[in-house]
Amino acid sequence: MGLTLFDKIWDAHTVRNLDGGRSVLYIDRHYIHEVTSPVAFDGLRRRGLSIFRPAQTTGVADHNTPTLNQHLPVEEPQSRKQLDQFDTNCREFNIENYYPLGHPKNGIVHIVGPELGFTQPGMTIVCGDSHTSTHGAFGAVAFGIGTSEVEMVLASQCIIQPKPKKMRITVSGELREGVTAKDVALYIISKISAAGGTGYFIEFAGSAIRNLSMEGRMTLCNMSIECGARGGIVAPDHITYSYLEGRENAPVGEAWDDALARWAMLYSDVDAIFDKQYRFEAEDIPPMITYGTNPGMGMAVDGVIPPCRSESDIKALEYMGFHQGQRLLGFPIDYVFLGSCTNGRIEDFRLFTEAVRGKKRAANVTAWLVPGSHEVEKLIYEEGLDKVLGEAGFELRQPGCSACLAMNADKIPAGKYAVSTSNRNFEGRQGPGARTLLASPLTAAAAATTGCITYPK
Ligand SMILES: CC(C)[C@H](C(=O)O)[C@@H](O)C(=O)O
Ligand code: SF4
Repeated sequence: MGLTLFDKIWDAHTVRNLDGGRSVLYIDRHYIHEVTSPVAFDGLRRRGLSIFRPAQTTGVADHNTPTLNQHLPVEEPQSRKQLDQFDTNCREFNIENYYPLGHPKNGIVHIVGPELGFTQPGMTIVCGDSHTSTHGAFGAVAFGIGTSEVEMVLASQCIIQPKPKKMRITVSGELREGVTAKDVALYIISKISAAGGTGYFIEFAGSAIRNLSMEGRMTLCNMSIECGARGGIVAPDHITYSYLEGRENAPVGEAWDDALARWAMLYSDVDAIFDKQYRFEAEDIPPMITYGTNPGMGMAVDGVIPPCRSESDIKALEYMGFHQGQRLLGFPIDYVFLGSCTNGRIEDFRLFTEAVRGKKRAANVTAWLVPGSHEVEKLIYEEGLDKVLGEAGFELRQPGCSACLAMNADKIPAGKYAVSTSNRNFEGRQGPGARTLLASPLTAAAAATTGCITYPK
């Protein structure tokens, strides 16, 4: 029987099979950030343990980092405390690959890891963060873990995990103009629901997926957990290899050739069995926007809010101040957020910038443009995107998670509407009472210049 790509990587990392379908898995790369690691470090201290393989751990401060005046002391006491504790922990436990606030390699961990070439095909990758799924874009088995598991990985470089079921989602054909990977993600979640992937690991396949850039694949895999899946994965190919080649931590010389030979084996066999399969046609996918309080409540930007089917739908629309049957085109908005580990990469800034070139920010819109990393920020300046953005009345902030979850000072005020390129639209996600409409960078750009929900061109 053939094997799926997921099986091949999982099996190659299985140290031992345990009762109840659980396995002890070896972990190649462990990312940590300041929110979910403090308790794990305390645990190590209490037990007198050190980090088993510190070179395989990469630490990045991201959730609490301010996006203005990063050179000044962090103002919010809670954020400052977490960042300071993370600093103490990473230094005390000798984590060499540690990128604190202000470091030129700092940014959102899921953006920094791939940028620096830490994320590679065939690896097992974990982080105490649900959006670890992002790294699956490289053909890695990558998933989020809990704090006690962070401690387990720090201490042993292994983790105990049940094997998820396997799903394949095939998207064939060519995406329409103005349709991005974010729209593909929101479309799929709207079709299979925000719980449709529960218990599964999803392989994304088909010509529309193969034609996505690495940035696009990362956006898609990032969002895979928003349908409840454990993670997403895309088979590596020449697009993956050319993204990786020459990156700081990518193999070089003979090691690169060896890696290419190994990575060439990373695909699902033709007779591989998936527990569930979905197929979609790329041309059916429109630019998408969400209207509710879970990422599955999405529709075409020019669509009409569908009838409520449950109490929670009614509650969601109430929170959003919308009603069923409402068309959102032309609906005035207050904020635009471009950023997050979903859409804070250079390609997202290029798309947004092109879309606002020669236009002006709408007077009613406050726009927060937050690069996902200093590397992205650097490219924005190198490519002169900052000038185009500046002429259109937009200012850039500094890298971090920012308004994606509003753990820092970037909070959308209660009742305000934000078109956001992030990944979650839960109640209060972007600030208490804030109302989030998830969309692509193109749709965000259209809203930023017109001041209302607008079909992206
Ligand atoms: C803080 C962290 C645990 C959380 C996650 O796991 O996803 C955050 O990154 C988020 O996006 O909500
Ligand atoms: S950018 Fe948002 S989704 Fe990504 S890690 Fe940060 S808070 Fe989580």
